[in-house]
Amino acid sequence: MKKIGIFYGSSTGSTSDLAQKIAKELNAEANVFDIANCSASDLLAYDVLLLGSSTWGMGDLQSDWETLLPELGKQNLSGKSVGLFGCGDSACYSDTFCNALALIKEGLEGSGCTFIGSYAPKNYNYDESASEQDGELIGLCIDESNESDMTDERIDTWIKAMQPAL
Ligand SMILES: Cc1cc2nc3c(=O)[nH]c(=O)nc-3n(C[C@H](O)[C@H](O)[C@H](O)COP(=O)(O)O)c2cc1C
Repeated sequence: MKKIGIFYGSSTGSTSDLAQKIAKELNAEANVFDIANCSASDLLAYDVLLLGSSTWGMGDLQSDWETLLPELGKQNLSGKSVGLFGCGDSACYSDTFCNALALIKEGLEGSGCTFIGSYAPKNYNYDESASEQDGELIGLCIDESNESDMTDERIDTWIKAMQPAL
């Protein structure tokens, strides 16, 4: 059985709540960690890494990722599958919606990992997102401030997209 670790950075609790929700919805056992208490070596124990960050500033990473991501990007993650998730606000930050997912992907580009869980965006209202690439969202983008009624369906779509790798 693959070991699944869910690692999140969250400033006001939304991505933390989302991580717990994902753990419940996965049809598999998973451990959940706040990256504020983690170093890169903690993540190496897992085959599947679900990495979450909210987006702050104008399209920036949640601050706890700023030290961990460069460390993680130097590790050999070949053979590992990485799924991305996070919270943003598509009304107030419509041009940088959930950009943090794209920053994590960029930071791990040379690590040898395989990214999983992209899906076609449906019923989103943002203008632009660096996390939409080649017509697909590269991971689970959630807007708890304006579209919380869509959260469950979006989690479901993302988990289905990752399922073959879980
Ligand atoms: C000052 C500030 C800047 C923000 N910048 C962005 C942004 O660029 N893109 C985005 O999608 N959301 C942005 N947000 C919205 C947060 O990502 C959103 O509130 C999220 O749910 C916070 O998640 P957390 O509690 O897990 O940190 C911003 C919020 C604030 C208050």
